[in-house]
Amino acid sequence: MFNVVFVLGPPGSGKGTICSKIQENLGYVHLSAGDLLRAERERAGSQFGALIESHIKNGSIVPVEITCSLLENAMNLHKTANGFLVDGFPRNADNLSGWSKQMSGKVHEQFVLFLSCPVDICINRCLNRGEGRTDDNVDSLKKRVETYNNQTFPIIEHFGKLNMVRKVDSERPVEEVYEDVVKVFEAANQM
Ligand SMILES: Nc1ncnc2c1ncn2[C@@H]1O[C@H](COP(=O)(O)OP(=O)(O)O)[C@@H](O)[C@H]1O
Ligand SMILES: Nc1ccn([C@H]2C[C@H](O)[C@@H](COP(=O)(O)OP(=O)(O)O)O2)c(=O)n1
Ligand SMILES: [Mg+2]
Repeated sequence: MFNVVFVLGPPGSGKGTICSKIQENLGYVHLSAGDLLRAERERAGSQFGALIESHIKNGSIVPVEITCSLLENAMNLHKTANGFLVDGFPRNADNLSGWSKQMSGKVHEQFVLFLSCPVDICINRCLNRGEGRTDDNVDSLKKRVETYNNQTFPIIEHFGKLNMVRKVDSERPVEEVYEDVVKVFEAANQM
């Protein structure tokens, strides 16, 4: 049974940054759905490269069959991990239903870490991210924020109704955000 923490929040809210620190210090393996999709996009012989790129540039969400298989394959490479940080997933209803179909019985969903940050700050962070991404531009970001508001935030509300959401204000400096995130994990794991 894979132990899973979903990490959600607007683009630029700090999911990747915080997940890297959790992975370093708390023994969870960081799986960024976006990173897995970008790697698949670049993989020689991938049949999904063009499809993935069109969704990334358009700020829309890749069909769950592709993303969920990439996530499960990655988890199977770390069978002894304490748990997995599933970063940027589930991002819409298709992700959620596809995950349930493919992963039920295989995972324990511990909680959802929700990084909350004002959109204007998030957009500026992405524009200054400097990772050469094809979607860190004003046009793509407009669409990504719309996707977040219309499709992803309802997923956070869904988990909220199940009392599974742990919200952390990520507008503050990284160290302050991380301090609160550690408290969330300590409470969840009674460390
Ligand atoms: N708390 C923070 N304060 C200031 N900048 C941040 C903070 N967290 C992340 N960043 C920066 O903002 C950008 C986006 O962070 P990232 O972790 O990639 O966010 P996400 O994965 O949610 O898109 C990166 O350049 C990162 O260094
Ligand atoms: N579950 C997911 C996660 C990401 N994607 C695609 C669409 C997203 O805009 C891009 C980028 O996702 P990523 O999590 O790397 O973006 P941020 O780190 O939030 O800026 O990847 C997806 O289609 N499905
Ligand atoms: Mg990220």
